[in-house]
Amino acid sequence: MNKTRAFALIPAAGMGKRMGASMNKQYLQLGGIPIVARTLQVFQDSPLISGIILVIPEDEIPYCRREVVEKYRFSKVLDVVSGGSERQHSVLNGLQALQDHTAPDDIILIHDGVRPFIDELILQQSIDLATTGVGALVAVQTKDTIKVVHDGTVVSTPDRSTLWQAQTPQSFKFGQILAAHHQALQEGFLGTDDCSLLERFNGTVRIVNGSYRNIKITTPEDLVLAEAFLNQTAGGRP
Ligand SMILES: Nc1ccn([C@@H]2O[C@H](COP(=O)(O)OP(=O)(O)OP(=O)(O)O)[C@@H](O)[C@H]2O)c(=O)n1
Ligand SMILES: C[C@](O)(CO)[C@H](O)COP(=O)(O)O
Repeated sequence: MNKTRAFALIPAAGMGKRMGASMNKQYLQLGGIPIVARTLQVFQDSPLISGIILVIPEDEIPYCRREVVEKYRFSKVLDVVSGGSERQHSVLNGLQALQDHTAPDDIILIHDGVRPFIDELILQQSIDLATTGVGALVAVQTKDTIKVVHDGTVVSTPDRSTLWQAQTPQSFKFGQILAAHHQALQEGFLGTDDCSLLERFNGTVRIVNGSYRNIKITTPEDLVLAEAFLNQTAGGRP
């Protein structure tokens, strides 16, 4: 019997503008190791993952191959492909690169290159849920009260118990998420995450409980937090 395989698609083709660093944020060192290398290490080490596609800005591909993929011996990286102007375009490029390696029922975990604190249990739960044919969204319940604001004036306060913060990985059957991306492209729809594409086209998305440690390193204070998380774990290896 054919066993369903799982692949990781890592979008890391952003500009890191909100970090304001002199180099793209994914190469900033976290405990002496580039952030994106820490993220990749989790998927490289996971027995659940058969292969990885990494998406990088076109002009960074040679640097990334040398300083990340080869230096840290990420043997599961099947290809490093160029990204697009928006995250969604980068993910679609990655999905197209995966077409040569996957079958429609294989599971694809789409995970931000700058979320290095993902763990094996969440990968396992995401794969298990996505295997049932729904989109699997890793998310945490919002801790703060959220306000809807128009032009500086609060218009409403949604019931917090219904609000969740979307994280990654977001996992799907390959055929399902590729079709949603194609349809979004056709309709000119741009979402800030992958599940929103499936939701828009009437697919079911269910929650995998995430972790408040699974932060997206976006602004300088996230780096301070990330170093603190790292110091809690023995050894400091990714
Ligand atoms: N065109 C883009 C934009 C983002 N990403 C990736 O999507 C993930 C989440 O994006 P975010 O943290 O917002 O990164 P940036 O877009 O780089 O940040 P900024 O908006 O500050 O420039 C990151 O791993 C980023 O590299 C991508 O692959 N392609
Ligand atoms: C996919 C994501 O990380 C879920 O929180 C997020 O939506 C990415 O958004 P950004 O605009 O690239 O920060």
